[in-house]
Amino acid sequence: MSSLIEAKDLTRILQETVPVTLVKEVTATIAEREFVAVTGPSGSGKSSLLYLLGLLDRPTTGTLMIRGRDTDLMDEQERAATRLENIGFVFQFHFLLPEFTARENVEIPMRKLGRLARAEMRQRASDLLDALGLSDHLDKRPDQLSGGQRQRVAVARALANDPPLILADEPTGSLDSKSSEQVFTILETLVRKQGKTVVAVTHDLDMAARMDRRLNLVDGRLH
Ligand SMILES: Nc1ncnc2c1ncn2[C@@H]1O[C@H](COP(=O)(O)OP(=O)(O)OP(=O)(O)O)[C@@H](O)[C@H]1O
Repeated sequence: MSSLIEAKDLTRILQETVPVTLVKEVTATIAEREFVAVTGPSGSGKSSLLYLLGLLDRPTTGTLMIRGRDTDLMDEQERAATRLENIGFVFQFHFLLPEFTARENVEIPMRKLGRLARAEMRQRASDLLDALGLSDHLDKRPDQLSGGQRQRVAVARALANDPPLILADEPTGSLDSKSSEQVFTILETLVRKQGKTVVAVTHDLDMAARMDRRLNLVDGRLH
């Protein structure tokens, strides 16, 4: 398996009045087709690590390679392009745009990447939503959907540009147990059947146990 992410001594310190260390000397390699849990107590740096891996934040020190490319050498434009092509995000709260329909929300990353014609984007968005059991909800806005449905739209949006990597921050954290299981199974299928790599923050140790391995953080360090 080739590695998708190589993090070496990743450290993120916030320069507040008193410096706050969010992530400390994290070294980890994540291969393609891996299903990885990020666990640890509240405040241990799980989200902070995910933001670093997703190029939503920059490390204070250490290196992060994505598909063999050193992200430190990239300017903002390259980082944005790398994100758009390689990484899909799913957060605890769906962050769908409220005034757009499910299908339009899924089209947004494709529009940003600008590789498909309008009709193709529309078709791909419908296909992705279809595959997630949302064919009857294409034209609904987020407030017309249940929590589980919204989260599935968020997964479809994360898959819009067919990225190899999905980063999920407590993707089932705000869902009831049935929807939670459904979303977990979707993520699992992405890894097992579609060859995606999924890195998901979770508080749920039963869920983590069903994944390939755990990166457990305590006070920002791997433990
Ligand atoms: N902007 C900030 N300013 C000050 N402290 C921060 C900031 N962002 C995060 N922190 C602190 O850094 C630590 C790590 O936060 P982070 O959100 O990464 O942890 P987490 O493990 O994801 O927590 P949770 O499980 O509660 O979501 C926490 O103690 C948090 O309070």
